[in-house]
Amino acid sequence: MVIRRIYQITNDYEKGLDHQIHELIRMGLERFNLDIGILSLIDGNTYLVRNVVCPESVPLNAGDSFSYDLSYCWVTLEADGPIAIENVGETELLGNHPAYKEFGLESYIGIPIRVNNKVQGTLNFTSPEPYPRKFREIDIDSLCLMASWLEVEFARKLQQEELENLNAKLEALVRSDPLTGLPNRRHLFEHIDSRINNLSRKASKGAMVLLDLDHFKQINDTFGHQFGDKVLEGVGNALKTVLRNYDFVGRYGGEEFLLWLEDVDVEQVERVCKRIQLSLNAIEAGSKPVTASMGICYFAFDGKERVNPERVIANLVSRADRMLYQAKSSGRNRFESIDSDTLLQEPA
Ligand SMILES: Nc1nc2c(ncn2[C@@H]2O[C@H](COP(=O)(O)OP(=O)(O)OP(=O)(O)O)[C@@H](O)[C@H]2O)c(=O)[nH]1
Repeated sequence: MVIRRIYQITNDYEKGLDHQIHELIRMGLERFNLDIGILSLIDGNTYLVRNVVCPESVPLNAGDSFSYDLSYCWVTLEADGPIAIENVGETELLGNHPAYKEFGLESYIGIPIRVNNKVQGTLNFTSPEPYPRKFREIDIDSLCLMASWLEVEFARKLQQEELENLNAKLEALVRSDPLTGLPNRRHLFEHIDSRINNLSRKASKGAMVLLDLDHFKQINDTFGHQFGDKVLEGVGNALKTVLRNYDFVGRYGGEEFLLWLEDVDVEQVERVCKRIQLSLNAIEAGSKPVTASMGICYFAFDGKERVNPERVIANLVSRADRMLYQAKSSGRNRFESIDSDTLLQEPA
């Protein structure tokens, strides 16, 4: 009967692990003819009820926690395996123990749950009544089977979480520039694409800024490539610090960065650019301060007409780039700006 029920429970995976555990505990209660079934988690001296099935009259809920010393589980963990007691009050181990005095549970059958060789908690079934017969080997076998099922499921869940964490780290690596930690070009354009989709549905405005460090080749040539890398790192940090949380900045390539500023007017953008100039000046690069030239392209959506994000991006980049070129050719360490053209909005 146990094997058949475990097979059914395993097949019920779509209902979720908590439902499966609930069913497993219900099966144990029926199998042993006991009242209270608990899957506990033990962390230091805390005994946490992870899942419980018990009569309504018993005030016990998932999430309740007790002191581990005040539970019967220390006996199970000390036994390092399954343990079955028909009449707790008559045992030397628990008869005088505060846990027995507190809960008065007489029948107890429990087993440690280990995941990756580490004890995680216990599965236990109890009742305030003494057990009417001796626990048998087949009872212990059933308990071991239930524990194995839980251990396999927990190990699998852990593996799945590790895999998800690893995937998240990988995803972050694929999206960020290793030198500055800023979003890389790919992430930058994914972000801008989705923001344009969003922003263009309402009346909105903002600016794209292309920033290119001045005479960076000279810094590399004079102090070496490694020093150049340090300067780029410093520039990345300066940009992160200067911008507001909802602005977005990424490494566009080499010594070029792209800023995406939303809900800003000309005055605010110019203020940001001046703050950037000041914080770049503070970066050490020989006797000369680090400076940058910037090309700004302002945009505005009326929220009425559809836009093609790719086309909008191409338009903004090309105009910001033209302004950057103008800033470079008119002496560097400055910014030039332009408005986007009417191509941003287009009839459907
Ligand atoms: N250290 C370092 N240097 C880089 C990196 N990426 C690009 N560069 C260097 O950046 C320099 C860019 O040089 P140029 O395109 O001539 O531009 P510039 O010297 O900044 O001159 P202007 O832009 O005209 O002011 C080159 O020497 C590149 O090797 C990087 O990741 N690390």
